[in-house]
Amino acid sequence: MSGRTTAATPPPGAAPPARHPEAPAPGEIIGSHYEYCFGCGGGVAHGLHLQTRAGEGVSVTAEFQVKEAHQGAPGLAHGGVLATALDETLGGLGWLLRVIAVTGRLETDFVRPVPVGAVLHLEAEVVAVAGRKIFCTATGRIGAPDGPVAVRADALFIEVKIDHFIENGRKQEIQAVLADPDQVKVARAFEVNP
Ligand SMILES: CCCCCCCCCCCC(=O)SCCNC(=O)CCNC(=O)[C@H](O)C(C)(C)COP(=O)(O)OP(=O)(O)OC[C@H]1O[C@@H](n2cnc3c(N)ncnc32)[C@H](O)[C@@H]1OP(=O)(O)O
Repeated sequence: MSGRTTAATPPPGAAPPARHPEAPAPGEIIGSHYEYCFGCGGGVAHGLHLQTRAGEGVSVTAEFQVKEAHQGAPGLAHGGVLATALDETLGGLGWLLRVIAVTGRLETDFVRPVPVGAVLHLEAEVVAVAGRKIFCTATGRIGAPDGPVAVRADALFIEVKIDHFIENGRKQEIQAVLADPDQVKVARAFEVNP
């Protein structure tokens, strides 16, 4: 059963997504956007350490190895952690469109429990774009890319400019990012002027 709202459904007239000509090639690993991101950063010991890969069209894949630190019930992944894995995978779609986008709405179905030790195979794709609104969907399967579906999401991401982070983030982290040549490279990839 799935209870969807209209908020994550593209309106009539929404355009099909267009893969940016300089998007990473299918199969290419998309690097972490921020070392201290809970979803993809290498600097967070108990983070999810998702490594996202560009797919065909406007899609990405990622794998999430569920560890003890990710439990909710004994031996099972926490639902909020699984929602984070979906959110992070969906966040990787910005690289295919070459825009910075943040989650506005995330509608999640938890279809079956995910055991500690399992690898969740995630896939996300953009369904449509309407102005700054990016409508997308994601699925997580247990054990293999064609394994049983454990989680699903429909989401609305909203395109933002780098100012979103400068205005809302903490000054010390923003300054550290702007002082890091690798992070500046990431920002340039989105054609923003850091
Ligand atoms: C250097 C590389 C870093 C790269 C960094 C990448 C990070 C990725 C990390 C993974 C993803 C995340 O977890 S991101 C973190 C979690 N998300 C957030 O923190 C976002 C918090 N929310 C916000 O800051 C704001 O609400 C925004 C930016 C989403 C929207 O504010 P805004 O810019 O003022 O835009 P606004 O006019 O309100 O909305 C624009 C349109 O979207 C619609 N809209 C907005 N929010 C919603 C919503 N929740 N549900 C339905 N619709 C919505 C509005 O109705 C409107 O439609 P219409 O009238 O035009 O039709």
